[in-house]
Parts: sequence; C-alpha cells; structure tokens
Amino acid sequence: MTIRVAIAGARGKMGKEAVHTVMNNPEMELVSVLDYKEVGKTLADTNLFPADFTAPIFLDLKELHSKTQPDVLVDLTTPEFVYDHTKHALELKIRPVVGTTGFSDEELEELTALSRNSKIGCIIAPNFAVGAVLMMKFAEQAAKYLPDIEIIEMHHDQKLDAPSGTAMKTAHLISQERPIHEQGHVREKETIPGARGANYDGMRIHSVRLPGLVAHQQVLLGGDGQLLTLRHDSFNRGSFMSGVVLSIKTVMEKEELIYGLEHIIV
Ligand SMILES: NC(=O)C1=CN([C@@H]2O[C@H](COP(=O)(O)OP(=O)(O)OC[C@H]3O[C@@H](n4cnc5c(N)ncnc54)[C@H](OP(=O)(O)O)[C@@H]3O)[C@@H](O)[C@H]2O)C=CC1
Ligand SMILES: O=C(O)C1=N[C@H](C(=O)O)C[C@H](O)C1
Repeated sequence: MTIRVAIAGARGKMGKEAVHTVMNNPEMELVSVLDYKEVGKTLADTNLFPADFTAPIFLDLKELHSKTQPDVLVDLTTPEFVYDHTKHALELKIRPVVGTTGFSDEELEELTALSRNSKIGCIIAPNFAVGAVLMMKFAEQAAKYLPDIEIIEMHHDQKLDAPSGTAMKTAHLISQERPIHEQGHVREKETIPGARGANYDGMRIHSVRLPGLVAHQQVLLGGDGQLLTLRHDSFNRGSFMSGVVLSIKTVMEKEELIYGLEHIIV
C-alpha cells in the first residue's frame, strides 16, 4: 500500500529535504502541501522544486484533507503553528509526524489524550537523527553515575526556539535517572542574568546560536577528577531523513502518540 503524505512547511530547510525524500520513496506518494504562501499553486510552480513535483498547495487542512486524502501529515513548520496543525490533523484522522519543536508540556499532554481517545497514531520526534537519539539514551544511562550535568546545544542562528527540542528531551530523559541534585556552589551568583544557562531540575542548559552551525549538542557529565563528554553533530539535514521515513511508516501502525524516536528505533 502506498502511504499518502502531506507536508506542512515544504518551502523550509527541513521541508525541502522531506519533499525530496518522500518523492524518492517508492512506498510513499506526496499528495499535497499545507502552506500560507503560493496557495492554489503546485510545488513546481514555486520554482523551488523540479517540474514533476506537482503536489497542490492548500491553506486549509480541512480542504487539503477532503481533496487529497492524506494518511500522514508531516509537520516541519514553526513552534507558533505546530500545535494547531497537529490537533486539527488528529481531529480529521490524519496521522501527524511532527519534527517541529517548541511544544509545552501541557500541549504534549493534550495531544497525547486526543491521540489515545481517537486511536489515531501520532509521532512527535524532537530529533529524527539516530545518532542524536543514541546520545540522549547514553546520557540517560550515564546520569545515574555522574549526576552533575550541563547540556550545550548549538544551532544555526535562524532557530526560533531555545532550548532546542533535543536539549529539552535529553534533560527530560536524564531527569528520570538522575538523583534530585542541585549543581554548583550554593552561593553561586550570576553577575549577568542568564550566565549559568537555563535551569532544568538543577541541570543547566546552554543555547548557542551562530551562522554556519546546523544542529549540535554536547552533554557534559562531571565527576571527581573526570569529565564524560557525549557529543552529536548533524552536519546536514539529510541526517534527519531516515528518521522521517521510519516515522511515516511506523505511524501507520500506531493508535497512540509516541514522543521520541527512541520508542520506535528497532
Ligand atoms: N525533529 C527534527 O529532527 C528536526 C526538527 N527541526 C524543527 O523543524 C522545524 C522547521 O525547521 P526548519 O526547516 O529549519 O525551519 P524553516 O524556517 O526553514 O522552515 C519552516 C517553514 O515553515 C513555513 N511555515 C510557517 N508557518 C507555516 C504555516 N502556518 N503553515 C505552513 N508552513 C508554514 C515557513 O514559511 P515562512 O518562512 O515563509 O514563514 C518555512 O518555509 C523547527 O521547529 C525545527 O526546530 C529541524 C530540524 C530537525
Ligand atoms: O531547528 C533545528 O535546526 C533543529 N531543531 C530540532 C531541535 O530543536 O532539537 C532538532 C535539531 O536539533 C535541529
């Protein structure tokens, strides 16, 4: 069976890569695109894609659904729109595969309940790169033994959310294994507010934004006379595409929301 895929955010850095990935996958068909620009045109009409990329562009998800009947909506847009897109897709019984980051805990809880109640699968993956997922899992394991931890995430300077979704997910996984623990000196004082980064359960997260970067993260675990450094680098957006393909295939078999690629990597 061919999986009918719609993409939101197709003109973006990740979206463009995902369009090519779906178009080149024999088990998938790109049936439509959700966007607020170039509505009524096709991808090819935008001059960003080859002439045979004829998926039509819609502004409204309901109309996109009724005219093109996608099985899956891949969302690669912005933190501002992703919650509405995902909720609306679930209500229309389109399975969301979401790479967009920036969800609040409350939004994730609401979408989890909606997915469970409607029995429509949904995958939200803060990072589709297998190496990044391994870094998170290794950090989770190491935190039991080395609970003094700082996360440094480094991204291109067009990124909207901070900390990154990957850093938030890493901190969440670590906090499940790490004993409750305040780090640093009890009388530590910031001379410039923010100098010590964001505080997640006593761990620190630092966000670096610079041109030239793609997506990079280090987890530093300090101990007496020692430092364990776990590092992952995505040098290009191709690094995320095997995770996108795996998620599109897997969401077809699910009836609940899955948060994180670690739950579906076999
Ligand atoms: N999970 C993962 O592995 C990865 C996740 N990401 C995440 O994916 C998201 C996209 O990243 P990236 O491609 O770098 O960002 P870009 O800014 O390059 O792309 C976002 C695209 O979405 C478009 N867009 C904005 N609003 C809407 C809307 N309402 N409907 C449809 N399209 C819309 C934007 O258009 P315009 O610019 O005209 O507003 C733009 O073309 C981010 O949240 C990022 O953190 C990124 C890489 C990997
Ligand atoms: O915006 C990005 O580029 C990325 N966003 C995701 C995140 O917030 O972790 C995944 C990856 O780091 C790239």
